Amino acid sequence: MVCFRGAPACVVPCRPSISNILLYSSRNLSPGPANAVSLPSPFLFSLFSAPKDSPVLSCRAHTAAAPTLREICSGSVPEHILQRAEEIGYVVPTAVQHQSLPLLLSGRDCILHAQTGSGKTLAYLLLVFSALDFNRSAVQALIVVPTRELGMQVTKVARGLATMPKGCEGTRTCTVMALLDGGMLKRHRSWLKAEPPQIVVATIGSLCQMLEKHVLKLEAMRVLVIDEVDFMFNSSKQVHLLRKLLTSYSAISSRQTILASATIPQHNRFVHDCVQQKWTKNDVVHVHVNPVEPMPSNLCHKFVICSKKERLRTLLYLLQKDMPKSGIVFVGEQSEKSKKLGQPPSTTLIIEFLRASYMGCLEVILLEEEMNFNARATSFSELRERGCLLVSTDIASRGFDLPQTTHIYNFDLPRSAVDYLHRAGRTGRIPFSKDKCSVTSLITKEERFVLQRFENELMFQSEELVLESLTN
Ligand SMILES: Nc1ncnc2c1ncn2[C@@H]1O[C@H](COP(=O)(O)OP(=O)(O)OP(=O)(O)O)[C@@H](O)[C@H]1O
Repeated sequence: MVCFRGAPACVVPCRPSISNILLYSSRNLSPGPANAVSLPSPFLFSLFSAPKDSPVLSCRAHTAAAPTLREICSGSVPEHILQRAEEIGYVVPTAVQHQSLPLLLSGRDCILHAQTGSGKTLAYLLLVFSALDFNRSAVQALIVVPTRELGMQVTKVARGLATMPKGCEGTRTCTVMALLDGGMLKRHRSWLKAEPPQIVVATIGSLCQMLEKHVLKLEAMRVLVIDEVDFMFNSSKQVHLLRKLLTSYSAISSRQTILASATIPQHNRFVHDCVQQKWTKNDVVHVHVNPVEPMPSNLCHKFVICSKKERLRTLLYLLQKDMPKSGIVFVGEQSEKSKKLGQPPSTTLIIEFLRASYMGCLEVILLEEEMNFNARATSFSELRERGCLLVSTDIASRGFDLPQTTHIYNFDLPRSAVDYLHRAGRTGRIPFSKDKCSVTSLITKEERFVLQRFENELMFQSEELVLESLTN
């Protein structure tokens, strides 16, 4: 471990990694790890080094001296939560948990910035449980998420952890409310009035409705988490409400603020803004895991060049060849022009085509924004229960945790490198697993340079697949 003068005691002992793990305060506004090394020591908390090609997750898992989650959290997280986490299978911390939990549990505001599937949810949930007064019926932790589906997922994980483990029955636990768009807000209103839950997981729209009506009160809130924070700040609809939540509905001094995402473009600027705008305290810590390898290393990227007309047939061919255990086909959103012309969206065309011609054993399921919330909820739960072939817009690209997903297909290229990363990150989500999962993009010759741009930006390489049987 390389430890600098002025580093706080919360630095985690582990294998040094110059390139893999970087923790620095809001005052470190330099662009990357190389610059961070040359900063004056009080600005730098810790710097660790491991070979670039050794994935952090696996290197932590096999480090003999690596502490367990129990060792990191005991004394802060209640015993029954730790026991329950172990029952579920959370024993060895992932890199982001290893690095962030000591800081989180010491009360620091944190920006959690780590690869997709790296376990950020468990990191912030363990903090949430450590901060609760289980005997008090008041909202003490608020987790804000961008979509209903992600909210359902986080609620499920939180409820799973809050369930009493064997032998602890009778101990007081907490309640978790999902306050999500499309939910039954009337019922939630009565619940909030009668017996407020300790944890609320909310989408920003529903949350603000409740706050404006003074049904939900945040006086007792100790922890505020904003998940997929870059996505939330990118949406003009949400940003105003988000700013209000961060600055008017509660004060930074009375809460611990956690902002999480796998992608925080211009993160130095963002950390600076967090302090300037008073979204976080001045000593907010940016926990940046694996800054030189933003994409999980167990993903294998491929592309097939085909004309737009051949795309459906090519997709079918790939599915028959790959035989995914479970997969997602990502499709671009329908353009306004195509809507005006009354054309069906690509999702509908793909679903109809696959239902008619795909002979694999997976059921083909649709998920898109235009579906009503009940239909979306059905698709989402079917998806979680068993493997399937999901045809979706980018609604499924953020935060969705479907560990059984082995294959991703970009039927249409995403709009940006960030979107590519989040789509790709829906696979390869089993921590410590070395199994290869694949991301295949179906592109025209002209689109090759767009994919190349994503490769440069995200530092990965794709292999070209030449499908002989299609060209014959
Ligand atoms: N310590 C652990 N041991 C075993 N599995 C874990 C551990 N921590 C998390 N996981 C599992 O890893 C998977 C990914 O975790 P999670 O959904 O929190 O990732 P994430 O970092 O939030 O990803 P994204 O940025 O894509 O939302 C989940 O299935 C979770 O159950």
